[in-house]
Amino acid sequence: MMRRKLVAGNWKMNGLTASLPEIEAIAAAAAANPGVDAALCLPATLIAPAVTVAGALPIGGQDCHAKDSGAHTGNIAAPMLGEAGAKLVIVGHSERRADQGETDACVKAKAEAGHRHGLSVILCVGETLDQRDAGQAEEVVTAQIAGSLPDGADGAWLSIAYEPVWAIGTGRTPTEADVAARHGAVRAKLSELLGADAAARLRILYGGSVSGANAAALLACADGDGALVGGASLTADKFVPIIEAAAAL
Ligand SMILES: O=C(CO)COP(=O)(O)O
Repeated sequence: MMRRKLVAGNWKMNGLTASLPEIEAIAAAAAANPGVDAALCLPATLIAPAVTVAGALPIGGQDCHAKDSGAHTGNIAAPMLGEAGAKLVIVGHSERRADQGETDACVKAKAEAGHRHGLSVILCVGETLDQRDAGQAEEVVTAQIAGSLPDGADGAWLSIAYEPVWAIGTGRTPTEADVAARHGAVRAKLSELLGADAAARLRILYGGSVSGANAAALLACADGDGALVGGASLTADKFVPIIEAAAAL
């Protein structure tokens, strides 16, 4: 099963229109590396302006509500992202699971909402440092998959991002053997839930302190199909080498 690599940037709560030239430069580099799928998930306010400079680079959001509209102050719905020009959405990021108390059931409903409105979905899972130190990483991650995998999960629109919470923004990364083991556990759980053929079509991304320096090694881990990149996706300078590392694999 040949899965194309996906390198997606998550800008989190960063980015004003002053960053549009960076987006344009990232889009140009993505176009120059057609063997890799690249994407940028931006703050909602930046989606529509980014689409005007991004060419073929897919622009996405970082969350969507499970419902299409309603009395949910401050939230954003999948049809709104789609109308702004988004092609994808991240759901279940650990920062939202922690800060907004999102449960697996809530994340599942959000993933289904994104798909219902034609968005590709990146579903995030990952253990905390305490869970890892207690030897529970695999159990936590597979339970998150079981609880938050959307109905109708299909690799045509869904990717899984394995992001150990302790590796996010810390400069610390798991060993390649750890990443491969965790990806393997995710794939095995997907096989159990969807069957081996369907599981083999889903992309599994690694996220957490990915940089130009470590991308080649992290992207080459068994069962890995790309990266979800935070800090190093904010500028073309830092993000383009990661796209190029994926292209060189
Ligand atoms: O959370 C992440 C991407 O969603 C990873 O963030 P960093 O790449 O900044 O560690």
